[in-house]
Amino acid sequence: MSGTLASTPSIRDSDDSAALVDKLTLLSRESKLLVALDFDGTLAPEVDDPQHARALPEARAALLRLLALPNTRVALISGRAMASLEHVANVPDSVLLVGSHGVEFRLDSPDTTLDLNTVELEQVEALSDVLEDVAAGLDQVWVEQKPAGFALHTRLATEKDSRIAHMQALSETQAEIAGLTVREGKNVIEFSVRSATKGEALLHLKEYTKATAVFYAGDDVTDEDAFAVLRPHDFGLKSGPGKTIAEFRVADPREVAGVLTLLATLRARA
Ligand SMILES: O=P(O)(O)OC[C@H]1O[C@H](O[C@H]2O[C@H](CO)[C@@H](O)[C@H](O)[C@H]2O)[C@H](O)[C@@H](O)[C@@H]1O
Repeated sequence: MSGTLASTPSIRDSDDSAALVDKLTLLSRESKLLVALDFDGTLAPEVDDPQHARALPEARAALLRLLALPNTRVALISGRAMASLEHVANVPDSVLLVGSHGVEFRLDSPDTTLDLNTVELEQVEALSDVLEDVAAGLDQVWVEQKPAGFALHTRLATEKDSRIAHMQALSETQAEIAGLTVREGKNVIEFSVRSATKGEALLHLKEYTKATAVFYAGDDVTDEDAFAVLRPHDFGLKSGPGKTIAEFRVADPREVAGVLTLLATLRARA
């Protein structure tokens, strides 16, 4: 029974299920809908190697169904660098993409060039030196490069090494480089020479698409910036555990896929 409440078991069992379906039904009737989605931990289950992350087939199918509907735009808003997001998401060009937590955009007329100024380029170089030094001294700690900064990954490190990596990276970058944006995520700490948030990115997309309402789903700390800009008639969905200001929560990407499938069905009928 694809697209019905019965296809989303944990939502069916949840106390909030009726409220979720009622709100989703109202949202599905909006004249212009923006469906904006985080990638890792929301569409794609977490994996050890970020390059191997893929959206669940049912999440991808729901995304493509939403994309085909009239007056409906779909966007991915990710902490990943744009090139990495394009690679793992592998979605049609009509999906709007935001990378690096709001630093990079791929809209309908693609222009993903990011021109860093001289100071920023120097900061990126200094950041690289500091973070590569930190990573070199610890097992299973590694650096992912992005256009305006770096992510220091600790997923496979021991708890102790992970703590040391975070502390050293924070204190040494602060001592050497002024004005960095620091973002903590799941088994990762990120440093960027450009400040941007997923909230700013979502507001930009809302204006760009002229959406009358927004659906946003995310799983991590940086997604809270996006939940924070939602209005009462919008829909916020948190995937997994952790503190959140989102109105609704499901357990994992499989259940996110269930909600997206239901939304696609309701909107197709609306
Ligand atoms: O905003 P998102 O789309 O959720 O991206 C956040 C970060 O995702 C990636 O790292 C995370 O997912 C990896 C794959 O599951 C996992 O191995 C890692 O521990 C997580 O932190 C990505 O590598 C980062 O650049 C993104 O910022």
